[in-house]
Amino acid sequence: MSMNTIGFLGAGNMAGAIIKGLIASGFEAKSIWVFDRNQDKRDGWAALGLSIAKNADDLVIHSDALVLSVKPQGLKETCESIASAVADHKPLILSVVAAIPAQSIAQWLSASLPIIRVMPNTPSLVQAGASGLFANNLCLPEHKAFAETVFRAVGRISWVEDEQLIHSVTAAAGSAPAYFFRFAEAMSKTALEQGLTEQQARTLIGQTMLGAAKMILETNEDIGQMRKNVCSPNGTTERAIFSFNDDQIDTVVNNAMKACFDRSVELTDLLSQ
Ligand SMILES: NC(=O)C1=CN([C@@H]2O[C@H](COP(=O)(O)OP(=O)(O)OC[C@H]3O[C@@H](n4cnc5c(N)ncnc54)[C@H](OP(=O)(O)O)[C@@H]3O)[C@@H](O)[C@H]2O)C=CC1
Ligand SMILES: O=C(O)[C@@H]1CCC=N1
Repeated sequence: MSMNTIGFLGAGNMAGAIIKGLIASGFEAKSIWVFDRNQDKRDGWAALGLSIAKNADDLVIHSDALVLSVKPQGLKETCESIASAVADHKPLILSVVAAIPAQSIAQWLSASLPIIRVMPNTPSLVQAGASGLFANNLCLPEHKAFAETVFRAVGRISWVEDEQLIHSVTAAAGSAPAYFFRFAEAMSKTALEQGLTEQQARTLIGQTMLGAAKMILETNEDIGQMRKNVCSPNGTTERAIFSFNDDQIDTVVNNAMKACFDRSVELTDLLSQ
C-alpha cells in the first residue's frame, strides 16, 4: 500500500488549518489534493500550489487517503455522491467530521472500508493541533501509521479504542480552542480597561497561555501544584483564584463541556441514519 497523495473533500476552516500545517511541516503542496464546491476556495488553494480536483469523483481518483471535511449535515449526501468512485479506487477514508460514526460513513459509501475518524482542532494551522483518533476494525497498522504521520505533522495525537470517546475528544480538544479564545477575549477586554493597549494585551495574554500550556505538556508537575506555585500567600494571584472559585469556575467549565458533549451525541442521533 503506497500513500503518496492526500485529498480533502471540503476545504474550509478545519481542512484549511490541516493543509497549511502540513505544508509548513514540509508536505509537498502538489501531493495535497482538494475539492471544495466553492470556486473562490479552489482558486485560493490553487494559488498555494495545491492540486485541485475537477470534482469530488476526480478527487477520490487522485487520493490515496481521502479526508472527509464537510459539515456533519452534508456528509450523507456527499458520501453517497462519491460511493461509486470510492468503490473503484478504495482510498483510506479519514473523517474529521464531528459526531458521525464510522459505521454510518461506511453505509453511505456502500462499502466495508478502513475508516479512521479524527477529531482535530484548528491550532493544526500552526502545527500545535491536538487530534483524537479512532480506527475501525478494518484498519491495518499501515493505515494507522499514515494517519499518525499526517496528524503528528500538525500537532499531538491520541488514539481512543472506543469510538464513543470521540464525543469526549470533541469537548476536550476539537471545540476547546474556542473556549481558550473566549477566555482570552474576556481577559483582553479587562486588560484594556486596566490600561494596556490591544497589542500589549494580545502579546502578554497569548504568551502567558502558551507558557502555561508548555508547562503542562513539558513538565510532570501536577497542574494544581503549578497553579499554587503562582499564588503567594495573601498575594495578588490568590485573590484572583478566590474570585474564580467564588464564581463557581468548576461548574462553569463542567456545564460548557457537558453542553458540547451532549450536542455531539445529539448530532449523532439526528444525522447518523
Ligand atoms: N472548525 C473546527 O474547528 C473543527 C471542525 N471539525 C469538523 O470539520 C468539518 C468541517 O468543518 P469546517 O471546516 O469548520 O467547515 P467549513 O464550512 O469551513 O468547511 C467545509 C467546506 O466544505 C464545503 N463543502 C460542503 N459540501 C461539499 C461537497 N459535497 N463537495 C465539496 N465541498 C463541499 C463547504 O462549502 P459551503 O460553505 O458551500 O457549504 C465548505 O467550504 C465539520 O464536519 C466539523 O465537524 C472538526 C474539528 C474542529
Ligand atoms: O463546532 C463544531 O461543531 C465543530 C466540531 C468541533 C469544532 N468545531
